[in-house]
Amino acid sequence: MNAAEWHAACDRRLAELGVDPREARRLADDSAAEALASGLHPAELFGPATAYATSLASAARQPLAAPLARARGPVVLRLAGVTKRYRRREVLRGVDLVLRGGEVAAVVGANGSGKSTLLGVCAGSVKASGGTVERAARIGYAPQQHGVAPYLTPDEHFRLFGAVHGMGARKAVATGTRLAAGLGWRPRDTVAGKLSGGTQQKLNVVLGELDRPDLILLDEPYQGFDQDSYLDLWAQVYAWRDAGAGVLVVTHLLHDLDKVDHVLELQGSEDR
Ligand SMILES: Nc1ncnc2c1ncn2[C@@H]1O[C@H](COP(=O)(O)OP(=O)(O)OP(=O)(O)O)[C@@H](O)[C@H]1O
Repeated sequence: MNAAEWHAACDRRLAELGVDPREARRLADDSAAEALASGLHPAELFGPATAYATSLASAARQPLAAPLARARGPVVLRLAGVTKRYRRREVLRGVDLVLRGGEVAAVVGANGSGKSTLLGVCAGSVKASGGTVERAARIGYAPQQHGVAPYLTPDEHFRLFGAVHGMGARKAVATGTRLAAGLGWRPRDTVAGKLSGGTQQKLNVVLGELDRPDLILLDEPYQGFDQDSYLDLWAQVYAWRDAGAGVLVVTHLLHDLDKVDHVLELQGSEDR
């Protein structure tokens, strides 16, 4: 399939999925411009045309209503009786969760209740004191802090994180740029330390999703986001979910909770 045929297949699929023709035109034009700018064949950049059109359509719909009945995939995260102690201080006690591909779970709790600790345990960067953690092999993690290197530009981040996943430099930059566009951000040649807090957080999220993970862990991903960026992020979360990933997201925003499949509320030892 040459590039023109790929774009035609993408257009056909967007029309089949009932995307508004003007919105479909805009999405198709954006995709064509990105592919041209990257110098890559669109299939190399975006994957199969029909799958890409399906994820575009899903993001375009921005389904902020309660989740509909959907097919669930295999378990991507299983926590059983997870505990965490820092010295004698118990932060997590007996946390259980089963998250499947195609599901979104929210982690909520007061400041200090252990949300970031739990995400670290899920990601494998924090060792649990007890219980078991099973996770998918391909995970993406956007931590609350230290997710980006202040002296590197966004493209340097994409190349570095891409290399970790065995991705070539050009593909990593093109993929990072495309994912950033989904969050309404066009990366420029500025070191991360000079970006606004919200834009640094977008970089953090993009790095977490660079390698199409099966499990995506987001620790308060929209600190500093404006309203549009917030909606873009939820559209992305739904697109990952619809593509079969499981998403675990820490949030303080109660109105997020009607959009998810599971809510895990942590009590924190200060409250007990
Ligand atoms: N490395 C560490 N060593 C000792 N105590 C720690 C460590 N990391 C976190 N803690 C403590 O564990 C508790 C839970 O911290 P954590 O950051 O997981 O909470 P949180 O729910 O994410 O908080 P917030 O809502 O403020 O982000 C806090 O009391 C914190 O001080």
